[in-house]
Amino acid sequence: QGTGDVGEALNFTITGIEPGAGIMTAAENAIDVYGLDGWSVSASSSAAMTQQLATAYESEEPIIVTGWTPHWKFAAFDLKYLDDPEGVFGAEEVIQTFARQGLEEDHPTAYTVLDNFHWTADEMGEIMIDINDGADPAEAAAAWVDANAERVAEWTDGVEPVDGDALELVYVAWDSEIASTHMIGKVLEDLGYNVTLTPTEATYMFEAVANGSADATVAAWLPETHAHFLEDFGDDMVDLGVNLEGAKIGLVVPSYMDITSIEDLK
Ligand SMILES: C[SH](C)CC(=O)O
Repeated sequence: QGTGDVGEALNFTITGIEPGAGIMTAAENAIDVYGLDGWSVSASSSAAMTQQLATAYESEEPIIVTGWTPHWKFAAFDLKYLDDPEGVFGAEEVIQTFARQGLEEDHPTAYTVLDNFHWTADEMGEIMIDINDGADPAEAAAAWVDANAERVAEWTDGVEPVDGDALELVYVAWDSEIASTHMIGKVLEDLGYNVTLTPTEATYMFEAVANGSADATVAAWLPETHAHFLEDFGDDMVDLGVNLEGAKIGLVVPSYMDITSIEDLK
């Protein structure tokens, strides 16, 4: 697809995910900053986006998606990020853990484990790929925890087990957060917690931790992607730091497409 006609071929549409995701705000902003008149971002879901990507890829059709790393799609397909010379999608992102106020006093074991939690994009990817290959998220998470006992012990050594205390983790059903939340939920379950994993929209995820109706989230993308949520809710949450480095968001296309930069869409 030549750069000139990619807009025609795509009906000037970027394939997006859930409307509340930070990447969607960034994609809308990119249309404005790069002057992509006539372009729009279609909202759907992460699952729908990856399905549309797979369908286009199988027939080498053009497609532009709101994409992020870590994600299994880079293992499954030969993809590339479009250059973003204006820096609309930011540089490297990290994923952070936030807890509700009072968690340390109420559940010191869970607080310590969540504070210690830190892993790599590759480790997250192992669970994501397992799930994408058909495994149930809870089973994929349990298999990873069982196979990485030494790694898990780095987060849990010295903490006191509990006896059925209730704990709720909130997340958005992005493939990366399905993997991380099920994994750390399993670690907490193995310590005796009765863990509830609640998928929700990004706004409500942060709101629930800030108002204390949920205990924690390991799904905050910063410094750019979720910055606007931190403006609204950051003062009412406890920042437990980074749990994964080397994340990234942007516009992603199959490598068979000629375009290399967001500027090529003009
Ligand atoms: C889809 S990224 C994991 C997060 C976001 O865009 O809000």
